Amino acid sequence: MNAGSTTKPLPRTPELIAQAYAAMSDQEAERVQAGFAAAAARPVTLRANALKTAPGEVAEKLTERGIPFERVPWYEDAFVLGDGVREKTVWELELYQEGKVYLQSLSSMLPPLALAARDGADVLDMCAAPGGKTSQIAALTGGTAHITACEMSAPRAEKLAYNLSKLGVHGVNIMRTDARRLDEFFSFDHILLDAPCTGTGTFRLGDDRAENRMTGKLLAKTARSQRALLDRALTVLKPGGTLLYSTCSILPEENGEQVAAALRRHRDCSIVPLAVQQAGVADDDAKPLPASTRALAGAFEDGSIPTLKSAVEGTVTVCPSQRFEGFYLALIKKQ
Ligand SMILES: C[S@@+](CC[C@H](N)C(=O)[O-])C[C@H]1O[C@@H](n2cnc3c(N)ncnc32)[C@H](O)[C@@H]1O
Repeated sequence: MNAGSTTKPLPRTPELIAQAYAAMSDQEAERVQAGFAAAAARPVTLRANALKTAPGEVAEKLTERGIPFERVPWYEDAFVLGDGVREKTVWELELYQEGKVYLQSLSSMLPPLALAARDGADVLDMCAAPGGKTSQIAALTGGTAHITACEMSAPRAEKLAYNLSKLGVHGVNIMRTDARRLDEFFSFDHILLDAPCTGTGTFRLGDDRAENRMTGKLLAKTARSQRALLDRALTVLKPGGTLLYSTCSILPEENGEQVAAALRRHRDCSIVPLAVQQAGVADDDAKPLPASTRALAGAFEDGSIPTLKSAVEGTVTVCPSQRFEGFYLALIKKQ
């Protein structure tokens, strides 16, 4: 650059983000790039905790405090706060301090909705801390699910316990353990595997530190872990049960490729479509999917939740955008 030039350096692109673009059509790469740019102005979002309040009360209290918000058509408990409202404003609310709301990104509200655990079911959350999705599963089942929540990291397991208690989620069996080594003696009706990943879906243009985090070395490590976690999950899933696999990544290596390989290793398992028109029907046995899963299918189809092409049909890759982090969801059923 010439001395005295005012040209700003271009934002750097982490190796894995460049790798993601290379795997897409030009049109999709442009949408993703625009999403990463818009992410800088992503609004703060929260979930009304149905175990302690109703969305009506949250709407009323936010209005009283002069905090603007919008709702979304696919989930009555989700609130999108107005431009310029920061997390700090939420921390100061009684609603927050009393555990009536939980700060949670819109994308991370999707896996429990797609899993749609039955009331009273045995549910395993394999990678649970800090507990946003564990508590959402509890709320969606009215506190009736028997939940086991695994977390490998000790400080994160403590945070999980704290959050569950604050949110009024009782009776969860918290296991501070490596879920890859869960005893095969266990069995569950539903499993959420919100896997450790590179986090490429959460990238924001201009975040130069992402370059040090999102590396090929990290991808190799997370992909190994995802494979082992998927194998263990599909082993401890009961026949007839469902597993929701999710990542906050847009890399095929962590998403469709993992799922396709797992289905080749576990021939008794298959995809339940989340994204196609017939998503109202669970598969061969033609059981209707729960309302929350159908609402999501509608939102994927009408574009209110933007998606990218997924290599495995019926699974969903959420396109990064101003509102949504890039995310991946696959619902798998065991025969
Ligand atoms: C993507 S975060 C989970 C976020 C969480 N589901 C939520 O909604 O709040 C992944 C978590 O998995 C934990 N983890 C990673 N590998 C694990 C393993 N093998 N067994 C159990 N937990 C693991 C990490 O420590 C991290 O807390």
